[in-house]
Amino acid sequence: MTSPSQTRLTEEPSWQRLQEHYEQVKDLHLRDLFAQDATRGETLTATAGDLYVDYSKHRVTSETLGLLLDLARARGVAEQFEAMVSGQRINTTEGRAVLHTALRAPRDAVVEVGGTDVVPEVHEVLDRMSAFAESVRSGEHTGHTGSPIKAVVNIGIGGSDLGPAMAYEALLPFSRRDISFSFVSNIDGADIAEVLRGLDAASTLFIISSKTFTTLETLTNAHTARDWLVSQLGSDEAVAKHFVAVSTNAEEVAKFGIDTANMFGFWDWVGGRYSFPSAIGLSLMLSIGPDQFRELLAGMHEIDEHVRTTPLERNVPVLLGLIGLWYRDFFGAQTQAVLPYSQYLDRLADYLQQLDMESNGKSVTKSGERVDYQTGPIVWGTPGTNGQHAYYQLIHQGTTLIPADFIGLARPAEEVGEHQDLLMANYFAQPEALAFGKTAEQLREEGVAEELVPHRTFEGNRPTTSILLPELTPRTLGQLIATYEHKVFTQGAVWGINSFDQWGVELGKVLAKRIAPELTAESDAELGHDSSTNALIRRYRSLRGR
Ligand SMILES: O=P(O)(O)OC[C@H]1O[C@H](O)[C@H](O)[C@@H](O)[C@@H]1O
Repeated sequence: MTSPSQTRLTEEPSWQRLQEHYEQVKDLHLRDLFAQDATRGETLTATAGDLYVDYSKHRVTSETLGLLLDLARARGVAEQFEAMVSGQRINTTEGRAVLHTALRAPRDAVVEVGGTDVVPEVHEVLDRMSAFAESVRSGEHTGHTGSPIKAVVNIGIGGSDLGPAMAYEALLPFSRRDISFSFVSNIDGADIAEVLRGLDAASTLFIISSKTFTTLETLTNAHTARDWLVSQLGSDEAVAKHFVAVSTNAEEVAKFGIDTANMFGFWDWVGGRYSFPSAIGLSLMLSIGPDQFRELLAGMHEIDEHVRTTPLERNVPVLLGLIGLWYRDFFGAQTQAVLPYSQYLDRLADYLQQLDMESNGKSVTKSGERVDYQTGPIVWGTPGTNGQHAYYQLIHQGTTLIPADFIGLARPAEEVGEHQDLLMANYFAQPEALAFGKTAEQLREEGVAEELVPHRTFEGNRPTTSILLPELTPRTLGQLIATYEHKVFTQGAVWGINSFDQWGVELGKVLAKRIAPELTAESDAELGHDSSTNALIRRYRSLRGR
């Protein structure tokens, strides 16, 4: 097994050289970098699949990039990637392989875990999903009373919700419009109540998606959905035709009352936040159809191959990871904005928040030592141009450095009048304004009153990546998502953390389980929390009349 460098990250010679280099270049302005090299906007670009990635508007020189690549080599990023895709148990705290790349491997590929090739199982499930999706879409699969399915409700949370919900929105132009799709995740009863309100039980299919099938939110929503269906259709037997499960846990699925013949499985080597190319994508497949779903997988696979076979200096996810790390660890940037200029990518930032923050929100290394550097950033964003009229002010003139990804498309699914060119004019304008700004001299030349000059000056030097896609299709969406997956991988590999566990979500769950009965108990004498939590619970109980 190839093991990453054992040297402490901050003691790596390449890290220390980056530290010295940072002191030399931290004040360099993008205006000067562009003035010194007229070809910068063409040379500092790379492609991966159909993605064109311009990283020239970053505060990097060729020396910066060289040092970052040295760091990636010293930390064995390529070797660590190879260890992941070849099935080694790189999720060490859970003793698991990490093989979301196998979910999109072609039929003839071989990927072994513990001596067993997993690719045939992957395709067996995909084939079963395809057959089921076809039968629902064609009207062959009917509900208990013989009605074709007209509404699909995915019940899941986290990785069992965000991927399909994001991709369903992104690929609406590819979706069946005569079937409605809803995604219920929150345990707040409002979520399921509002979805059920408009539905006809006889033509509704529920997909209960949960890797573990023990998640409180999902099981609570699933029970509510089942009670509703049974009361609407007047028979327990209706459940069989209206509920399917997606899970790794057949035992719990059977306990819930779903026949395991109606279950689509996946495996412990698929992390929740990496699971939407697995059976977790069933709702998406029902919406766009099996062929388009396979296109999405093919797009992801193209990027998996790109990462494996492209030298690091042209390797897009590796470059994006290293540049992100440059800001996080050397400039101290705390956040990373993701700004898609496509309304269809409305849920992208939500999806990337789990992908990035649950993966790299860690403060100990794989061997358990506290890190002495920064790890994962806060990821946020909304589609342009809306944000321009809200928070971009702070990105342009605030005191915080916010590296931002601008994602744009050439050919929109909806050509409406001049909308697309006006949208894209903004997509090009914002990174230009952020990089080059506007100087006091320019303002004075324009005759701006002296007292307004400081207010109207744009410092510039705000870094951005521009990602340009020909169009948004299942294939290009797959490419985009896999690019971000491997960007996150690259950063985790350099930081030496385990990007594939999520122990940090456990404590709150345990406490909620303890508190739930305290909210409804007859007497509150036994509250044993801190004084703040105790007082809040007592107040809540009294507001609820208990
Ligand atoms: O799919 P499930 O087992 O229901 O888990 C759903 C989600 O909940 C957990 O708390 C984890 O933080 C997520 O990584 C996971 O995606």
